[in-house]
Amino acid sequence: MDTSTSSPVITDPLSISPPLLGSLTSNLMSFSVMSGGCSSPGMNVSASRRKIEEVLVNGLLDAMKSSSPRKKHNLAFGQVSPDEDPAYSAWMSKCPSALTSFKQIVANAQGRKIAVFLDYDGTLSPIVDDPDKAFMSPVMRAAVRNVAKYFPTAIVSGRSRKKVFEFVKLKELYYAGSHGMDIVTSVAEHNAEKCKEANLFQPASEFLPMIDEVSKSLLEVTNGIEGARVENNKFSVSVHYRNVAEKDWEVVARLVNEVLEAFPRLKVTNGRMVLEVRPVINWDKGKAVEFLLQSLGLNDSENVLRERNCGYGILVSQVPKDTEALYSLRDPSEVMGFLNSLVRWKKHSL
Ligand SMILES: O=P(O)(O)OC[C@H]1O[C@H](O[C@H]2O[C@H](CO)[C@@H](O)[C@H](O)[C@H]2O)[C@H](O)[C@@H](O)[C@@H]1O
Repeated sequence: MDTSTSSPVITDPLSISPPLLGSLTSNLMSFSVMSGGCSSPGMNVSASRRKIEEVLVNGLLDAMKSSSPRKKHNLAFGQVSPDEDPAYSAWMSKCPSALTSFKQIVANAQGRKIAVFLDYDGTLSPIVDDPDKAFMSPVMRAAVRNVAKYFPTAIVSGRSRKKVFEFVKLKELYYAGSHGMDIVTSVAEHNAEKCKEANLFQPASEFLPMIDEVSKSLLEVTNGIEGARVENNKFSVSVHYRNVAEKDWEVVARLVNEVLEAFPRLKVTNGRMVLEVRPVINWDKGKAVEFLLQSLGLNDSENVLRERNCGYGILVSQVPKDTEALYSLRDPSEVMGFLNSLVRWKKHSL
């Protein structure tokens, strides 16, 4: 997830603390691409509009490049010792491993309630070229199932809720799809089409027709770009450029920007080699976590995450990133190790 990724939410009886595993709100750079330009007096309107469009396209392109670390940076974890990589060691000192800090994390959790919020892609499944093949391993599924036996556990993903449930297949979890805009508040209600309305929270439901429309337009315009792929996530749409040659990224940015001009109520944010088109509403994964905590009866205060200082965001990343997360894990195998440790700790403390 991008406030960071997924992590355990640690709560005490009077105060709760949510955080997540993954990165729930945010390593994302957000750009609102609004239609209609504003022109300065005396300036030619179309020249001014063109200028605004260039700024937007360049902004998008910069975000695409900066969120796609080069191979040399990928060496930062594991293959180069921290001593040899000052950027890596500086980052790790700010955002230490949740595995090596495990004792400290659980010491703070003593006597408190814990809930676990997990992102999916890159947290429970490895990042792969084909989004339809981001499968979760059976051992990871077993680890998540085990964690859910001891702690309320939710998956909060940018994917559609239906898709993420198809991957995870665990009825004992809570799910929030479409970047938190599609929440099921009851376990065993995950069959996406059959959820009882009372158990659904969809703050962007009015955008459904618009998302379908923009999804079709994006599919149409990117059709000729080799490697580009459009994924309809129900309340958001992803335009993947992972398999697009870098020289064509600008074309992708330009086309997405052009399509968005007709949709002033939608914006585009940037994820891992993906542009994410979503409604301009005051809602994100962090809010979905708060909502779930409330639904689970775990949130007895309006204060949030870091403000409460009682939850732990854990960023899952192989490269240093700006993050609000307190801790980090490198990859899904470390996530699995962390989840297993949490279960062992809980069993011993019963
Ligand atoms: O917010 P998230 O839950 O992290 O979702 C973000 C995107 O996740 C998926 O894409 C990512 O994983 C793919 C499979 O490994 C990979 O091919 C892609 O490059 C990644 O960005 C999902 O397919 C997207 O729709 C989400 O926007």
